[in-house]
Amino acid sequence: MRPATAADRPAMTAIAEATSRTPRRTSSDAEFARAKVNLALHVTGQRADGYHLLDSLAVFPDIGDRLRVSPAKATSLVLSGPFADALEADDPDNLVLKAGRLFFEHSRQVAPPLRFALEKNLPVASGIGGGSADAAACLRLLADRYGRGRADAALVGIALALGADVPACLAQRPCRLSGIGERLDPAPPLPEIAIVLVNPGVGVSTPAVFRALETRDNPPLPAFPERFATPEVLLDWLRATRNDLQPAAMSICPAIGTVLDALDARPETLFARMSGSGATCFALCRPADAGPLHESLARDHPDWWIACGTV
Ligand SMILES: C[C@](O)(CO)[C@H](O)COP(=O)(O)OP(=O)(O)OC[C@H]1O[C@@H](n2ccc(N)nc2=O)[C@H](O)[C@@H]1O
Ligand SMILES: Nc1ncnc2c1ncn2[C@@H]1O[C@H](COP(=O)(O)OP(=O)(O)OP(=O)(O)O)[C@@H](O)[C@H]1O
Repeated sequence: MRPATAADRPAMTAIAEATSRTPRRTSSDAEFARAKVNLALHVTGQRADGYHLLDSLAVFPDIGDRLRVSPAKATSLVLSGPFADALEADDPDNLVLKAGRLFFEHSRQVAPPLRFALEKNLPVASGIGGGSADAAACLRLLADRYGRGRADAALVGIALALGADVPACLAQRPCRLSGIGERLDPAPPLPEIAIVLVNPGVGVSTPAVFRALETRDNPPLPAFPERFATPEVLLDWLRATRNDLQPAAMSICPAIGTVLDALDARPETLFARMSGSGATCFALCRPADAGPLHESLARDHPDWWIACGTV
């Protein structure tokens, strides 16, 4: 987590002015927390505080966790879903609880007791920003009920204080992500294309991958077209890009190489790469091929986590 800096303060003051003490009931008490997938990720430099400068095309497929919040007698986190066991419900560092604390702190409200119910469908420490997505979902829910709504620009400052990926996860829309993750520009429109996510069941530490980098001053992403008009335009563009974290992550977690080999060997795969700091990898394919690709991978690798959706 990056501590909030003076630069974040104007945004935070805005939310403080904005909040009301009476919770507003909305219909949006459950929120989908979409996985973040870095289709391309260049590391272009390093700041004096150690954080790396990135240039990334990030997308948010319809694969994710689900978070619900409801008033309660005492604040609690209740976990369910296939990856619930990877987290501790009483861990105050869970990003959902952290997001809740930070939201009320910055809106200068006494935090009401709330029950957060997290359905953990995404593997933990897997390069698809699951914790960041949960934190962002929490901020959206609290902004609806206790703040100025999810469009409040002040939320971005709170998000960044929770993690570099959290601002992008707030909007959950395809974007070009730069700076350390705080600068977001809309991505050109994408073609209809399916994505299959595969994780070999090994958690990878993001700081460890950054530490293992051999080069930190790579060129930025190539120029973006006005729109990725067809899958071929997107694939050609992706072939001119990299995930600069992939070699370092593979040196820490060789299973990533096994996943990429398996994806590249499938006839349905149009393009395969690792997301974020790994170990989750993705394959892009035609929508009709996603089911067969998912099934054949699951047959050969019953212990892998596999999910498919659209970009
Ligand atoms: C690599 C990405 O997955 C690309 O989307 C993200 O930038 C990671 O975002 P995140 O998990 O939210 O990252 P944070 O929780 O803020 O940082 C975890 C650790 O990763 C490293 N880190 C993260 C982001 C960044 N731009 N530079 C870094 O060097 C730092 O060592 C930091 O202590
Ligand atoms: N709600 C949460 N879900 C997942 N991880 C969480 C959560 N809260 C705290 N964490 C901790 O955050 C760390 C990173 O987990 P996460 O699943 O977000 O990693 P990631 O997918 O590699 O993220 P990124 O792609 O942003 O680097 C883990 O060590 C985990 O214990």
